[in-house]
Amino acid sequence: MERPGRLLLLSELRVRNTAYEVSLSRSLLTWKRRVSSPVYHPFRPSVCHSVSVTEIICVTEEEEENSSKQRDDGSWRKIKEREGKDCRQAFTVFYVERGRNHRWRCVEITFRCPDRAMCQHWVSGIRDQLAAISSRPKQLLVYINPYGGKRQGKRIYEQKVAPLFAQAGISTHVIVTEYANHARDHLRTEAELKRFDGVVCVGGDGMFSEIIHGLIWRTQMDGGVDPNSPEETLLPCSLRIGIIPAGSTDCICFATVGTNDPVTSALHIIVGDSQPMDVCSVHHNNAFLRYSVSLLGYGFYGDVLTDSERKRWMGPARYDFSGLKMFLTHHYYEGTVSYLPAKGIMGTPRDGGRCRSGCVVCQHNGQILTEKADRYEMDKASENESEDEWRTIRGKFLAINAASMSCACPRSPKGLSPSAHLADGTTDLILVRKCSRFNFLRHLIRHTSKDDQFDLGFVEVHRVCRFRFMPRHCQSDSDLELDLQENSKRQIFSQICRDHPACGCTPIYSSWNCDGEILNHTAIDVRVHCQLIKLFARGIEEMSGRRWCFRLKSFQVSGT
Ligand SMILES: Nc1ncnc2c1ncn2[C@@H]1O[C@H](COP(=O)(O)OP(=O)(O)OP(=O)(O)O)[C@@H](O)[C@H]1O
Repeated sequence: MERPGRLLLLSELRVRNTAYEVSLSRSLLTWKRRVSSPVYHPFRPSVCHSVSVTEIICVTEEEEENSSKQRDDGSWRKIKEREGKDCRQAFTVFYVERGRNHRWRCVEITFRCPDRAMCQHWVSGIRDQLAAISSRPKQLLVYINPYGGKRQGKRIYEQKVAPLFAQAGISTHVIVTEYANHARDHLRTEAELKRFDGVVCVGGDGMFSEIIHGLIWRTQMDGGVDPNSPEETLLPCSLRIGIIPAGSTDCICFATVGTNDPVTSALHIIVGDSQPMDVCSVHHNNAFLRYSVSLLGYGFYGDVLTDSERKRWMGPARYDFSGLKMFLTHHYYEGTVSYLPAKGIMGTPRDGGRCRSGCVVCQHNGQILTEKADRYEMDKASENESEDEWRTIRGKFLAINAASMSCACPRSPKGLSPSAHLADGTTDLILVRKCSRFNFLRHLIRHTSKDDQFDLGFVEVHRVCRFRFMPRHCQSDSDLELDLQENSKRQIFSQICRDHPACGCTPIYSSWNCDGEILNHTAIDVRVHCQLIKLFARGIEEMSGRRWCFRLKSFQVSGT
């Protein structure tokens, strides 16, 4: 817990009928129950509660004289007993309280002061501290996908999020999208980004993808950078992005907040959290295709997506169905993967570390890679050096995956690459070579068990900052000749049968699954851009025991 620092205010105030010693420093608001009897009582609970000033949502002076008052969200509640005192002598602090599984709630506590002047002194004292937090957004541009997930985006925003933003004094410009790519196109062209401190998307991963495509593109255009060139170092986006989960897949929210809960996400936005995030640019023949922040998957994951898109009518069950179907089909694909290993960085894909709030690996590598990028910009000749460092692997693969984050989700809590980092400037390239169905099943099962999914002879993983893939049918004639010579030494007839597209044994190429979208090209060039975007999040917090020494009873602190 933070040290309180120099006290700004210290008074004896009452919570209900009990006297508390309440103090405010630059970092903490603390209230401690005054012990009436000096005699030690072993069963009396500890009576001190602290909240970080950064996690106070707002403070309000109680002003209503009537016996009831209207809340910001329009519902009515019975005001608390006044106990015969002037209610202008009370103020209420709304703050973040942590629940289970990384959920946050906004709770409130009312303090009663001996006189009105003291009450105003406290209110302005707390407000001054809140105003000094420069990272809090004041104006937000909000895009709502009304058709995402169970079509609840608008309702979720209006009922759960907008009241909290209003309470925190955040003004919003809300756009309900009318067609796919509406948000992306608006951000690219019309949006007056200078007016805002952040962009909020209400929807799923597809909607988030629209937002980053719009924002990254616009940032490059405004900065005179050509996004079509895979060699360009992209400019980082200055506006942070908030995700209010309202889709059928909300993996980015889960990976950066630890839960898919609209209220928790709204509170992270209000307190002005900031989580940097890497973005991969995907190019084909020097033409830009897409950006990716989580998974690029060829083979198994590409086939599952392609098949499941044809079965949208099945709802979320389509992923299980297509997963089983593709597992049984057991297609493998030939091609060449070349990659540039990430050098001089902290962490490996198998070190057992986890990217968590305030991750030192991301901080360390972010700094190193930014310095490296600056040097590269100054001396473009260094490109030739890095060309020598490329490694090449040719083979038959059941799956080629690049995980830029763990890709953990409620279904797979460990994710595809449990030790991958959100903002370390790398992606974990996982190659699953052709193997038996039984072995592939062993690999898949290990995503949900404690065993290391990479500790298998046919799986290899490399932490890379760039990679390219060329499917076999796109390889140059000389490469194909080389392959043929190798293959001719083994099972000539079965190979001919498999390679011949007309015989229908196995397709010769798969598709790339790029964060849930299918790419039109199979030969791709992928480059990681370290910390290109920032989210209103702080990464998943470690759950290290109880944060507070005492939690006030529910009648004193009620959830909003
Ligand atoms: N008004 C709209 N009408 C139709 N499509 C839209 C609209 N607004 C956004 N979209 C598109 O809907 C797609 C899915 O949105 P979103 O990710 O919010 O929901 P989802 O239920 O998680 O999606 P999916 O089922 O594809 O995972 C996005 O790719 C987005 O481009």
